[in-house]
Amino acid sequence: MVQAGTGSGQEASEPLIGRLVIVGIGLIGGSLALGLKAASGCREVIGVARRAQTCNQAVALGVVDRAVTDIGEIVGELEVGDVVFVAVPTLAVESIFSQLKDRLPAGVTLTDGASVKGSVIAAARNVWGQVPEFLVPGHPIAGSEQSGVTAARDDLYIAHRIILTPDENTGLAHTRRIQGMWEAVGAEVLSMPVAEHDEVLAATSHLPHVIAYGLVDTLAHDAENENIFRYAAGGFRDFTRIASSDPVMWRDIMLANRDAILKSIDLYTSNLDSLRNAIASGDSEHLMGVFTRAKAARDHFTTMLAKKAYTETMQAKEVTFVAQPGGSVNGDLRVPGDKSMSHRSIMLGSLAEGVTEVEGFLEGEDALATLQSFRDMGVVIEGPVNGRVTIHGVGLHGLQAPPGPLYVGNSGTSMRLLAGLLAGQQFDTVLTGDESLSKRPMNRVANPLREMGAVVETGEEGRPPLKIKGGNSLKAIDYALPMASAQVKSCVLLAGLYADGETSTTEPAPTRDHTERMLSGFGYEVLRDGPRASLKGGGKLTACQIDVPADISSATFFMVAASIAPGSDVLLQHVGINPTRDGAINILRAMGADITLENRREVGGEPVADIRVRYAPLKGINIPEDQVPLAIDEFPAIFVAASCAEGKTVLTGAEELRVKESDRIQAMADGLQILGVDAEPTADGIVIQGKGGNSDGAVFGGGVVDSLGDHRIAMSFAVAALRASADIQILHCANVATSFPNFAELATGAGMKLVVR
Ligand SMILES: O=C(O)C1=C[C@@H](OP(=O)(O)O)[C@@H](O)[C@H](O)C1
Ligand SMILES: C=C(OP(=O)(O)O)C(=O)O
Repeated sequence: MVQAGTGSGQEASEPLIGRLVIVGIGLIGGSLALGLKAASGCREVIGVARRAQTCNQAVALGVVDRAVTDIGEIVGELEVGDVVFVAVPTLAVESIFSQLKDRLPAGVTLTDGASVKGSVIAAARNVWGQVPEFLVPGHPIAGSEQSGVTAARDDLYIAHRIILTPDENTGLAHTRRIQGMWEAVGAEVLSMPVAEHDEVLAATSHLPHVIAYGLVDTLAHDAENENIFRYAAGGFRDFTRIASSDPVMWRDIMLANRDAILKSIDLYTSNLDSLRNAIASGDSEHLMGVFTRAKAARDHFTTMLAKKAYTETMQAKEVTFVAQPGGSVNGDLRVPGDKSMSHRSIMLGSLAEGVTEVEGFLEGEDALATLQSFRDMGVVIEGPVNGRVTIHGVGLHGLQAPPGPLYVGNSGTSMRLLAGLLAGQQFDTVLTGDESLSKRPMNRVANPLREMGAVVETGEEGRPPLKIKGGNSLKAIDYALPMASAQVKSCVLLAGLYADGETSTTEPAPTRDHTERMLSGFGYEVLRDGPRASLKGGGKLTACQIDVPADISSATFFMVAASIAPGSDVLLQHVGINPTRDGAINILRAMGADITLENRREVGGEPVADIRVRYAPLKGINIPEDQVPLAIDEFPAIFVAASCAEGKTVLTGAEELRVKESDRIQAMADGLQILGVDAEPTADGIVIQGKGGNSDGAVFGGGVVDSLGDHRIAMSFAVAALRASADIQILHCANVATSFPNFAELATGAGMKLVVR
């Protein structure tokens, strides 16, 4: 479908069209008349209706300026620039066309509003031998179950779509005139080929009407119909509203669009048959499959229509944090589930055989984007409900081609890990992301995948979108990672599941190993030998239970908060302390932080502890480079700690920070400088002169800083306010919902003074 894009505009003083003749003064025609009058878009509106009573009513209601029962009475008066809009039931269009034949003066544009376009084109050919250049077939998608002139409203078309289906004979000037007319009443105008229009409408509008009429009729014939209608509540009412529509109009549509409607009915009937069989045989899995897919699709559709993101917070176009100075953090807190593990639980659960149950799943935008991608590929996933997700695995070869590009929002992990496993599928896919993700480097995954025989296309300069061709057999490789990246390692290993032979990765420094651990948890053998991990393709994953611990990256904001704010004492519950993720604990401890790990235990193959953090004065350090990959996401918060420390903190070997959701070195340096901290960015790190000599005093001034839409930058500056002298206003914070949707709530509950605007 394309925007008609003819760009006509209306002069303020001169009406857009001359006279508007409405043939059939009901909801559709009457509303155009009222809307165009309200917009001063025409000189005069003339109504044509079969019954004199309708004519009188339309004039009395002010819908038309005058009205006639025979179009022949006024057709001679029409002149260049006038428009005749035929808004009668579909099968009556031809008779109106016949009445206009050889009588319509040159330069008058003829258009219609019928719901089926093939029959209008056929009617035109019957009457004129071909589609005349002055005919612009159109269809306003704005009908409702109401009908008649009394239902007409001047705002009916605002933000509604009008589909024009101009023929190759249709003159451009006429199309422009009709586009301008609809835009003047607030509609969005699109154009489409006739056959496509009729197929799309058969599925989205005509089939639902068949079903609604059919259902009400079935129930109305039931001997106990009185009771049925008496007790029929919301569901029945919502579902059958359209069965109150105009029967003549809908009979005509059914007859006029017969073939496309029959195709839709057949598809639906076979689906209904399988549902019937599933109910008859007690096939709960089939029922869950259909219902969850349908619910997800409907929710997705509602979200799309409202132009909303997956979670509520993201709906707000702009979120600003105003972090007020002072305070401390106290209490027992449980931060949301680990993002890296949440992504992997969905991916591996989907590829496993059997039903995987996940607890502690992060209900943040990034992990939800992964979940949505697998639903788009046909996997039945229930939830999340309070962090619980049930995944009905389809096996390594059970994914289906998604209906369109997979959109993964802000999430680098989703895009890079998915790229690996999509390279092994039989179908093509396209991966797209938001503005930030669209700037991030993808050759780091495209290159090794190409070495394995995958066909992967990137956007300009190796950035998204990623186009992955299916149907290629992959060969195993031994891949030495050029950078310490768990995403690249995981991508190659996931592609290795589909490769012929043993795929291995060797990393330059240890990175998070959740993929390796979780694959083992799903019964897939991964051999690990120092920096090398390897697996053989062609095995199988077996469903399991996954308990996702709290995310240490999210916990770090509270570790830093408690460490810098005198009087603080927090217990962070059930946090994952995997040794490939514990750099923040090591670094903060080296700076003097008071951090103790209590109740250490192992949950589902991952070490977990409750982390207690009490305020302690910090000192600057040279951060050991071997800690960098182990704390890669925690540096924005660590920079805040460094600002509050006594003496200089130096970070090197962290150039990867420049290619995260923002350039985190530059973004933090800029913000810290605005707040009065001496923070000097370097190519691969930063040098921060701590201001913590006076342990109780303010370290940061107030000011406005830009998080650049990067969740971790936003939360880090919110934490800084604990040691600020005035408000810190943080711009573009909506993306906090990607990893930590309830951050503001937890932070204020613990004692921070954070206002979300
Ligand atoms: O594998 C993962 O789950 C992640 C790996 C890291 O990225 P890199 O692999 O780019 O270092 C990290 O920054 C990201 O938040 C999550
Ligand atoms: C870098 C991050 O995530 P991703 O790469 O998945 O966008 C992050 O969460 O800090």
